[in-house]
Formats: sequence, structure tokens, C-alpha cells
Amino acid sequence: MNSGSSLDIAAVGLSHSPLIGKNDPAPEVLERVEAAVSGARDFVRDFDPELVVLFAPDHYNGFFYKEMPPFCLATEAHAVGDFGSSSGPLSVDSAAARALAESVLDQDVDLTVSARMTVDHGFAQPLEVLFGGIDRVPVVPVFVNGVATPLGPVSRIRALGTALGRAAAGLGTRVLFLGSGGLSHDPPVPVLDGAPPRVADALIEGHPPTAEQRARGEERVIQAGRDYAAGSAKMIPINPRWDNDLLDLLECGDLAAFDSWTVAWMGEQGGGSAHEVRTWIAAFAGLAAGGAYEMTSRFYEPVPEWIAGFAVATARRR
Ligand SMILES: O=C(O)CCc1cccc(O)c1O
Ligand SMILES: [Fe+2]
Repeated sequence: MNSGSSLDIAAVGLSHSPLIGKNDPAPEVLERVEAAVSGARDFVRDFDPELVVLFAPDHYNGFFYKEMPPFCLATEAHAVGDFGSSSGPLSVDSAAARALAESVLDQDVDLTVSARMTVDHGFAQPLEVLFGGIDRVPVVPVFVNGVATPLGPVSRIRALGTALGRAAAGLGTRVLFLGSGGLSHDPPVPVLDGAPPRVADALIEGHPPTAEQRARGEERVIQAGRDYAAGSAKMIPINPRWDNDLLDLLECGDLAAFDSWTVAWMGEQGGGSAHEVRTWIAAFAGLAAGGAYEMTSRFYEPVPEWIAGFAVATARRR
């Protein structure tokens, strides 16, 4: 149990992958990852958050090009259960969500609000991994677009995180900022630009896939993981140097440095889904809004089997 100030804030960044448990790396890699994740779980248990502000991307399960916001806060959310992740309602703290939304808007950050957000493994997995389910802790889900171009400047994501950090301080509760995704990786997520009409239509309209279509899509991602690990894929490789540079900036707290990271450069360095690191930047900006922080643990390992530069980091106020 946490015995500190009720206004404590903390942050955790955690990579996700729908291939965990489906296309696993060597046992020793798995062991190292599990030890790091277990450390994060202990950190979260000790911190004992009263509210989790969860930043996560979507993989064309909830947000489509019919209208694609750069980010969106939910006052209610339900998970689709892709790749065997949990389905059903998340335990959203609607009152906190509304209060945070109002405060963020008051701080001059344009925010989309959803009263019924559809989310996928990007949200479900970190809640399962750290809390044992999607309905175990009061949460405010915040979608951060990490795949659907055009993407705006990283500075706006940092501004969102900062505004939510300030807003959360006004709640008077212990808040954990949690970022889900990244780091560098280039999974076979469809791209609207140049897509054949049927694919384009699906990306725009978001017709729910049939069970068979979903199974086929998931099998394609699993096969891509096998190819990535075998080095036979045309995907942009995991970039440990880039990933560690990112973790260095988060560790030293120089979040303003991310403002010069361009969308094009990030994609070249880290692959099409590297933009998921926006969730980490938002989470750490939320923590930084409360003052100086320290990173209390940091783990990184490239896991091509999962199509993930896999990282776990925990941080709290000094
Ligand atoms: O297409 C999908 O639904 C998921 C693709 C995907 C694969 C590995 C790691 C990820 O972060 C990711 O997003
Ligand atoms: Fe993802």
C-alpha cells in the first residue's frame, strides 16, 4: 500500500504485442522480459494508483479514417477482444474522465471526447498484464493515433500529456500515467495511401470484420512475426539504437527534445508503428507536469518474434 501523498503521480511505459504467447522468443529472452514486467507489476502494486490514465494506440479496430482524431479521451470504453485479448467494458472512471477533459480543454488543447470508445489490445493488454484484467482499476482511456497518417507534430502529444498531468493534479488522487506500445517496429498494419478500394473502404468505414476475416488478419500478423524473426521480412528492422536514445531522453527528463523529432524521421528510423512511442511521451509528460521525476527501472530488448522493440520503464516523482 502507498503511504505517501495522495497527490503522488507515477508513470509506466510498456510495449505491447498481440503476438505475446503466440509467437514467443527463446526461453531466456522470455525470462528476461517476464522479470522486467514483473518488476513493473510490483512498482504498480506499491504505488497503488487510484486512477490510471492510459495512453494507447488503435489498430483499426476503433478509429477509422471516416474521422480520425489525433487523440481522444473516453468517458466510456469497451474492448473488441482482438488476438485473444479481453473483450467487454473497461472500468472507466467517467466522472474523472469528464473532469480531465474539461481541464485539458481549458488549457487550450483541442481534445476529442468519446462517450463510447472502441479499443483493442493496445488498451487491453497493459491492463491485463499490470492489473490482471480490463476492469480492475479505475481508468481514463486516451487514444493516441500512432498509425494513421497524417500525424501531427510530437509537440502536440507532449502538450496533451502535460495538460493531463496538470489536470490530474487537480483531482487530488494518486494517478498512474501508463503508455502502451512501441518502441521501434514495423508490423503489417494496412496503409490508406495507395490501398486497393476494398482495403481503403475498410480503413475508412470500419465495418466490423467477420470472425473469418479477423482470424485471417491475425494469422497474417503472426506469420509476419515469424518472417521478422527469420530476417526474411521486408519490414523495417527493430532499431535498438533509436529505442535506447528514446529511453535516454525519457530517463533524463529532456522531453522537449522530442519536439524536434519529425514524423518522417521517426518512421524511417523506427518503422511504421514507431509512432506508438507517442503514448510513452504523453505518459512521461503527464508525470513531468508534476515536477522532477526519476526513472526507477528501465528494460529494453528487441523481440522480432513479437514485432517489438520491447521496453518496460517505471518512473515516479523525486
Ligand atoms: O495489426 C495489428 O492489429 C497489430 C500489429 C502489431 C504487431 C506487433 C506489435 C504491435 O504493436 C502491433 O500493433
Ligand atoms: Fe501496436
